[in-house]
Amino acid sequence: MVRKIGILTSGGDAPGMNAAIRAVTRVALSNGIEVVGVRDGYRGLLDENFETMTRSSVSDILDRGGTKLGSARLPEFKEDEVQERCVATMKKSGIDALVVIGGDGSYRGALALTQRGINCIGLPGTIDNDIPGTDFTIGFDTALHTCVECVDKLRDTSSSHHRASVVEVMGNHCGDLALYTAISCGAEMVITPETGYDELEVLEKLRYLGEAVHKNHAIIIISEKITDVDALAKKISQNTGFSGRATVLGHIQRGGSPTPKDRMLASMMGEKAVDLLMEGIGGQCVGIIDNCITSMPINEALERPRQSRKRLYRLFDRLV
Ligand SMILES: Nc1ncnc2c1ncn2[C@@H]1O[C@H](COP(=O)(O)OP(=O)(O)OP(=O)(O)O)[C@@H](O)[C@H]1O
Ligand SMILES: O=P(O)(O)OC[C@H]1O[C@](O)(CO)[C@@H](O)[C@@H]1O
Ligand SMILES: [Mg+2]
Repeated sequence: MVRKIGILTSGGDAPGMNAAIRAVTRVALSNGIEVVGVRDGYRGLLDENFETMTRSSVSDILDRGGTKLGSARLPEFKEDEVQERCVATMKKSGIDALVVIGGDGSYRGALALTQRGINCIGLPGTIDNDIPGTDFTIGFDTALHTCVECVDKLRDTSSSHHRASVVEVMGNHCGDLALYTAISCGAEMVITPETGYDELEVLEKLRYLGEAVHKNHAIIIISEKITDVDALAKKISQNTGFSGRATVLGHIQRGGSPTPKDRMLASMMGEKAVDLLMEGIGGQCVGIIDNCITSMPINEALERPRQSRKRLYRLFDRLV
């Protein structure tokens, strides 16, 4: 029987992590289970940086971005010896199960701890939407809203100045944030790891848009880690009729009050995590698939191919 649950947030923060912390805490407490907040991801396990969570310690955080518990990356957590030390600190404090809110890397850590005898449940917290085993991650919807708001503003000024705006969005190696932003904002081009990138093709398309379609401006949404967007903007100015400007949205995408959709998702997933631990289940991750809250083994989720976005790319092409 689970008596004390630890909870931590790990990897890049995401809006809605606080809502998940609140849900796990309150659902567990209402079932007579103690909750311990672990500060700064796996580092807090190593340093025994724990705080007892009460109902009031999660008051007033539902609408806050970031994570109350702090997040970190701890590369040495991959080492056996470090994991063993973490298990020891948890045992010493009576923590017999753990909820890990984070991305795929954090999931691997949760799986490793489960294999060492501490039941862990992973919740998908990242703006990247790059975690298999769920249609949507906590934070993606809020980041999308931020991107859309920014690109709508860029369109105003781009159209006044006959400019082509190259907008770099996050996503790690996943194109979802770029694709959803591009469709939502009516962008002229989208470049992601899935579409591939050919600079000459981009310049050619812009010349066509300017000369044949008589477009006054163009918005190009591009995923991070594909090319130097400042250099691309310069090439656009030199080789097309548009003046190119680059905007990197950067970490602004990770902040802000979570949307109601993310708050709901986080609350439902937090509840599911506690339910699973109460059933004595560990090594699983929670997801939302076809609008239902589900769970599956972490190793199965990590091996699953990501859902194809072919239909959405086709939609984008049809809408341009
Ligand atoms: N293979 C692994 N085994 C054990 N722990 C891991 C492993 N990979 C990552 N971790 C732990 O999880 C932490 C977070 O991983 P990572 O930096 O990949 O972010 P993430 O959880 O994928 O989130 P995001 O990509 O959204 O920022 C790492 O710093 C490390 O402590
Ligand atoms: O906060 P950092 O370490 O700069 O990490 C940035 C990365 O984290 C994410 O925001 C979330 O995984 C990615 O989109 C981005 O590549
Ligand atoms: Mg990751």
